Amino acid sequence: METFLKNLSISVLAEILENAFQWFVVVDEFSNILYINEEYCRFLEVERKEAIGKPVAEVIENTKMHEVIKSGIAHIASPHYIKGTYMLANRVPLVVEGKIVGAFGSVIFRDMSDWKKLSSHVRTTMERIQLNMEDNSYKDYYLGDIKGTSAAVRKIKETIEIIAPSDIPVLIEGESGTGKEIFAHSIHQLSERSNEPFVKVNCAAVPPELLEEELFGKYDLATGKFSRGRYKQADKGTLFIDEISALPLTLQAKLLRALQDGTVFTAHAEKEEQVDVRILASSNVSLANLVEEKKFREDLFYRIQAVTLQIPPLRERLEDLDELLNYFLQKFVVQAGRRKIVLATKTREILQSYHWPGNVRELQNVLQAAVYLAENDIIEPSALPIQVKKRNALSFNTNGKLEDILIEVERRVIQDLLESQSNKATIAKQLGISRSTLYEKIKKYNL
Ligand SMILES: Nc1ncnc2c1ncn2[C@@H]1O[C@H](COP(=O)(O)OP(=O)(O)OP(=O)(O)O)[C@@H](O)[C@H]1O
Repeated sequence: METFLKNLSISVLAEILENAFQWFVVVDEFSNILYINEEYCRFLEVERKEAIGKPVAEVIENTKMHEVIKSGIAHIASPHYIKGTYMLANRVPLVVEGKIVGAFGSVIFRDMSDWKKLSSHVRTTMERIQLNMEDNSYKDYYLGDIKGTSAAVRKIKETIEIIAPSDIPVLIEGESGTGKEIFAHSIHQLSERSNEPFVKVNCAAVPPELLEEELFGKYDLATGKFSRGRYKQADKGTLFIDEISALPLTLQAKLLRALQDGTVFTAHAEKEEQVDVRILASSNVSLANLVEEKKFREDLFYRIQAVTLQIPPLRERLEDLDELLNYFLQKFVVQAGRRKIVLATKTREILQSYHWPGNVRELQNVLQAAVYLAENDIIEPSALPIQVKKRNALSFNTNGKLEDILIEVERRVIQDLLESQSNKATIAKQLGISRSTLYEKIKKYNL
């Protein structure tokens, strides 16, 4: 590091710190101020020469620099109430040769309204970018982007490697959020069609009355113009029919015809057009069951299900959880512009014992929120949503003896209540036990 700085004189460094549009303070290991920039002093209404050498707590109200020196843990974008207004402060320990020699603090936004303005600006910009991306393209997902090494995921990946290069239709079944769409992307990427379009139509998201136009296009009588539907847009490429179970029966017949003849014929168009598409379809309910209930055409079902990939819910492949956790954590830490953030052991335990009804998507959302909510470098259980903390009885290991399972249930119920409620008398009352019994159990389970 020093080698990078050697060309900068002290006066240049001072000039940078004085004009950096941030307020800076540096303290020694005893929390006495070594340096503070002029702008910060002006705001604090103190003379700089008087502030230097003083304990920081005497100069800056509500300062937490001493906590950073004591714990060695940085506070990033931490709200700091000072002179009647909230600011966002970074406080970072200064570690030299493994020893904490002081800390460095900076105020990023001078008040919360500045910060809110910036954050809403960033959000709307991101939304616009996102909308653009959804409209014009799709994200490229390759097989390597699919995390997980459970036997089930490995088997699915192996099957994809074998069938991807062909034109065989593939049906991908699994609960919502299990990753059906990224499996579909990876099939396209591995196929001969990877340089051609990958077009998606979500049958559940488009109102049934508009689905025909969406799929097969529309002829505008007034202008005489014909707009191409998704089916035609996917010509030479792949058409991903998401949630095909929501496709109305009339359209199922039309889709089957298009697949059999290799042509599309719109309601008002005068001629049939040749179209060459590979079909990938997904469903979060069993299509075979829908066929039995006569809600899905049997002939279309047989046409698309020659290869069926069953994506198991996350709770049935918990071996994948750690890899997914680490992957999303790393991704969101980078995205949030934060430094390294780790999960507290307790937080990891809670995540591991949850049953993930929303599958990988839920895990992803929970981790994203936790990274943004984390006040310092460690994600504590308080950053998790209530439903995750409460844990679901289904996630108990039911292989053991009943006696052991009940002990574990009792321990977790008491632990959960202790986390959400500090008054032991209230907890005892809620559980219908005496306070002394509650204390005995707390001692027994070491809570
Ligand atoms: N194995 C995985 N590795 C990495 N990311 C994953 C994995 N599985 C799912 N995801 C991510 O989880 C999110 C949900 O996945 P996806 O949209 O593919 O699920 P889905 O089964 O198609 O859900 P739905 O039926 O609700 O459309 C996506 O952001 C996806 O990138």
